[in-house]
Amino acid sequence: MQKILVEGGHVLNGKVRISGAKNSAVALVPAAILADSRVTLEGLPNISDVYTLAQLLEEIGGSVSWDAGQTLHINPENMISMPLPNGKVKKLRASYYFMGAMLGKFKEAVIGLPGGCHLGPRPIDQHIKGFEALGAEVTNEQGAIYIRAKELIGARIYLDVVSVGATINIMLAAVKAKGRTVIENAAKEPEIIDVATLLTNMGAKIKGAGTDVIRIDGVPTLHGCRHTIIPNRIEAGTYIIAAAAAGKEVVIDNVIPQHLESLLAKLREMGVTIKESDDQLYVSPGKKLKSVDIKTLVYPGFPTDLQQPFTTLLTRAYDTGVVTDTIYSARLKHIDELRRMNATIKVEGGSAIVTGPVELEGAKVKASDLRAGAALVIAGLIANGITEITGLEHIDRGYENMTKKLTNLGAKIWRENMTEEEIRQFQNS
Ligand SMILES: CC(=O)N[C@H]1[C@@H](OP(=O)(O)OP(=O)(O)OC[C@H]2O[C@@H](n3ccc(=O)[nH]c3=O)[C@H](O)[C@@H]2O)O[C@H](CO)[C@@H](O)[C@@H]1O
Ligand SMILES: C=C(OP(=O)(O)O)C(=O)O
Repeated sequence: MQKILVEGGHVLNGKVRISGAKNSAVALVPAAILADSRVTLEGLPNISDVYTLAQLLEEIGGSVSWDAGQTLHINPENMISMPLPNGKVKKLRASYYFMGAMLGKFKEAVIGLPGGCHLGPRPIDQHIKGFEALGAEVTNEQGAIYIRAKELIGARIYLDVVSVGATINIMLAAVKAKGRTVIENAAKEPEIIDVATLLTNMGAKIKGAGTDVIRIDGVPTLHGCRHTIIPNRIEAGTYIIAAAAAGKEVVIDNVIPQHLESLLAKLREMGVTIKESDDQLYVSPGKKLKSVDIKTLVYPGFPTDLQQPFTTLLTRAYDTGVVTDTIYSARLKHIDELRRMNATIKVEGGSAIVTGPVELEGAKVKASDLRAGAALVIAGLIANGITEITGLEHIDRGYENMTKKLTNLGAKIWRENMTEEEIRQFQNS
């Protein structure tokens, strides 16, 4: 087991290249199950979620091979319908996409309940509602979801909650169903468009991805293709926030600025200078940052996945900022750790009230989830002294080479093995 150490106070400067989007990658990889020949995915991020999904493909008989660590060839020809009740499916959230993809391909799926970040309750009732509407019978037997259909028939499905996972999962299950499926109140995240683009390249007929009504006309077969993933807007947002907190002049490369409008608007309100070009952003913090309030919303609103890193930035800003997460109201586990580092944050009525500016102090802290990890790394960059961060398995689920990318920007950040005593303490905490 390893920990990250950060020596605070080194100014970030230079250029950082953003990797492929995690939340696309984790759907594109299972989507390949639906094809009858080789799918090649280019620009995948080097993160543990992607590796775990590739291993799951192998468990069901697929063959996978990597070129240069970023291009994944998936041959689905020998895949078979096989239960995946436990094991790797618990390591990440997106294993739920094996439900839609295997249902679409084999008319059945047995998958354990997914893992992923602990952000409070994360039900999958809308996914199940969609599968049932398409004609599947769904049961939960000892923690695994059994999904079986004699045939899948297109249906009109209204999502009671706007859900990224349910929207993509229903698309995966519906692309080979008979007739037309309409998903109403669909999520509109860029990753949904990316998955629809892959499926369309495979021969699927999908209209409206990126709007709240998606129409899918089922086709009998899907073929292999080549697809290049979109850049990771959440990783980009994390480095933009790091640059606003600890930077001088930072260029974020391989980014689609339109995917980050809500974040950029808030940063400009705070006094951060941001210049946009085609696929780059230039970020330079003003002399004095001004606090703002943020409320997370579904896309194109402020993303919940940037709420925790943004909270760290507010410790640097003058006055009081209120952070409210309407997607995951319990996504607050980073707060206690930031307080250990001297942050002034009160939690009232489910919102975090951050008063700044304060000088953060290096401390030993634990990443309870992926974005808490990012929030603590940014805190370490601006804190006095050394910050030690454990819980790196969360960070590695979503950030490719974070220490290397930050080192290239001028940070003093490195990984070290934990001692046996530290591992014992970490496991008991
Ligand atoms: C792998 C992946 O893409 N993860 C992202 C995805 O997670 P995920 O797909 O799990 O998140 P959803 O968009 O489904 O969840 C949004 C909200 O809907 C609720 N809900 C969801 C499904 C359901 O069946 N019933 C229900 O009540 C959730 O509890 C949550 O409050 O979108 C989240 C919200 O942008 C992001 O934080 C995650 O990074
Ligand atoms: C919550 C996240 O991921 P997941 O849904 O994969 O747990 C995230 O990326 O911040």
